[in-house]
Amino acid sequence: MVEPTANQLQKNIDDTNDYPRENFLEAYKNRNRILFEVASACSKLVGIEKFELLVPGRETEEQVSVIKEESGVIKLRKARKHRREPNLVIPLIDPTSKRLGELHFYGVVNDRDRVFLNFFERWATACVYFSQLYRRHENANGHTVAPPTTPSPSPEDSEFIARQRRLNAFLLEVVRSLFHDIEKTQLLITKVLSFAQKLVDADRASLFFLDMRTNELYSRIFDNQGDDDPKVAIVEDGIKEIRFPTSRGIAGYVARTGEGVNIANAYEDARFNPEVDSQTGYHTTSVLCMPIFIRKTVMGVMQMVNKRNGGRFTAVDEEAFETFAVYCGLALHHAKLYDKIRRSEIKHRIAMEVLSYHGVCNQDEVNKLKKAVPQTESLRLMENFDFNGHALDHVEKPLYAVYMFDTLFRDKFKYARDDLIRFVLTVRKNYRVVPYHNWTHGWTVAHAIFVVLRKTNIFTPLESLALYVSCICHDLDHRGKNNAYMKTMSTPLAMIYSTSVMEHHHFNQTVTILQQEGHNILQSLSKEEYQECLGLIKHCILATDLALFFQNKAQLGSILKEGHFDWNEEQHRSLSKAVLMTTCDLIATAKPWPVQIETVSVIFQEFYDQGDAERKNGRTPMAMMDRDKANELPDLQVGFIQGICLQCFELIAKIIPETQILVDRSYQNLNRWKEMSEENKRKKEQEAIADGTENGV
Ligand SMILES: Nc1nc2c(ncn2[C@@H]2O[C@@H]3COP(=O)(O)O[C@H]3[C@H]2O)c(=O)[nH]1
Repeated sequence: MVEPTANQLQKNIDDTNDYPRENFLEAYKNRNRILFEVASACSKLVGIEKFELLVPGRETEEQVSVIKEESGVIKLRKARKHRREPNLVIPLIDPTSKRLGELHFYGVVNDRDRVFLNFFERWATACVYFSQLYRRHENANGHTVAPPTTPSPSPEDSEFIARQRRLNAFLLEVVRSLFHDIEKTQLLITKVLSFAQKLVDADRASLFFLDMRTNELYSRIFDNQGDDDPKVAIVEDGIKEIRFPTSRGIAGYVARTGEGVNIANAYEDARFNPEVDSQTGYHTTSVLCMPIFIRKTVMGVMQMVNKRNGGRFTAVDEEAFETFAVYCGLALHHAKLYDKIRRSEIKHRIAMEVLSYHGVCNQDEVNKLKKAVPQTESLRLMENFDFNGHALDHVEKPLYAVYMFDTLFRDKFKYARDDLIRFVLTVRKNYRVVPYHNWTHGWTVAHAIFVVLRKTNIFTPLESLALYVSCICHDLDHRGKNNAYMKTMSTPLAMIYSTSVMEHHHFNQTVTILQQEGHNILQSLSKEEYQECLGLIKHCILATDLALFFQNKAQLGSILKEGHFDWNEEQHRSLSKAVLMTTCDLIATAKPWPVQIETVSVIFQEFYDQGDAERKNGRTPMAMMDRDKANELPDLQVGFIQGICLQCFELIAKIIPETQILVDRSYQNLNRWKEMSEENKRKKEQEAIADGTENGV
């Protein structure tokens, strides 16, 4: 037998490679076409060009030749008369032993080709058979008509494929309704029940939920009549509920054991509870009952009763029902989750309504503020960074906050003054009474940006508006605990926000206040300006997270170092606003010494409160928050001013020279803290000496 040369084999492989796979996509509609593609693939495989495909003629058993024209059209012709016998005849027989035709090869065939072709023939004819089977049922669902020569599958196959297709179609429907009808749990359950009934051809269907607390099964959908348009046994005055302990009946057995049961005659089964029949007058014979699991826990039981043809439920019913029960569990679990989410959303909405009622200022406060008159002297002093916000009382701070807003924006934006007054008073109301991160701090930071904006003309009106609103709101609803604490204690806020926990919350509170009736000082802005302003406010408030300062400082510092800083560059403006926010947030360090001392005392009061809370939770607070280390305060201040504040103020002074005074003041305060630190050290040494003398050292 002549073996093909390596070149010949390579040519065969190349030929096969250029045999387009999509041929089979098209071919599956016509059996002869598939057989012809198979034949031409075989001939390429063995490198024999001359072949003939013969199939039984339509009218007579006489074989006809299948040819494929240039155009790709398959034609049947009278079989050609050949001068010689074919070298190889491959009979084409499908898995049901039906003869589909013969493949005649005219050329030298070696033994290995024979083995190959015979093997190939089995797979090819099996593919033909199943593609035709699929095809047959594709048109059973109203698609294109299959050619008359398509072999008819056996009745069992038809039913199996049809049922499979019905199950697939329904499961797709269940998943679809998961997303569309999810809020109508009852409707979804009804759909699920009605389909299950059709699937196994049952007379009645029931769905029971397991009540873990009472170990009972209860059904809100019972005795689903199973018509095409399901009528659920929901009594006029509401949903009917059947309830019984899991110790009773077949459903109870399935719920307890998690095992499905298929019973031919219920009255012959000890587990059956005939009471329900006596209540409903219905006679139960065959029962198919499956558990519904969610994460390996039985959450319910679905029961089909009385196979319509009078027999028992078949193994195929069981299998289909088992698949179906999984989807049913998914649908019900989804529906329960959705209900839970919906309920919590409603509770949230109610909480927000209550909160916003109590969280906004009242009319008395508004009227009181409207009557207040700013002091000229205070207005003069407020033009400088040194001004001490602590000196203002509870009415003066909002009064001057309104004054600052008016001064900055009265001729730039339209806003209702009462809205502005309500906004400022509600902002005040939403700062908590904590030692440092309170309304006075919010006001002080707003005053700092007021002075910057009064002394410069760098920022656009919209940027200035965003900066002022950000500063006055930047610590709204602060609880006197830092982000690290919020995360360590796994507070709800830390669960919502993964980074800059408090700063995200401060921004969220700002938006909530703006959205309150009669509070929206931005409402005269166009839609685009409003969106831009909110975006700027978010950027500015998030920038007050000291953890972000270091990267902002590094970026801005390197831009300045390379001499590339340009106010016209959006990124440079954005970085500048961020560092400017930190500058205002740390302004206390650049206040005159008496103000610095007063502020630091409340800062550390808040720090020590946090340290106490951490200790209560079994954690060791950092030195700055440890009241047992209060003697280290001057050192800590030296570190804080050198390591953070001066870095910030020196940087901002490079781009906004009007803030140079902050650098000078900080150095003055730094020197005071250094003197205190030195004083502490001397005292400590003297105490040590005194101790040593006493102990005779
Ligand atoms: N140690 C120290 N920390 C300060 C001082 N002023 C502000 N801070 C810290 O700087 C932080 C800036 O952001 P926050 O307002 O969230 O919280 C502030 C305080 O934790 C100060 O004078 N001393």
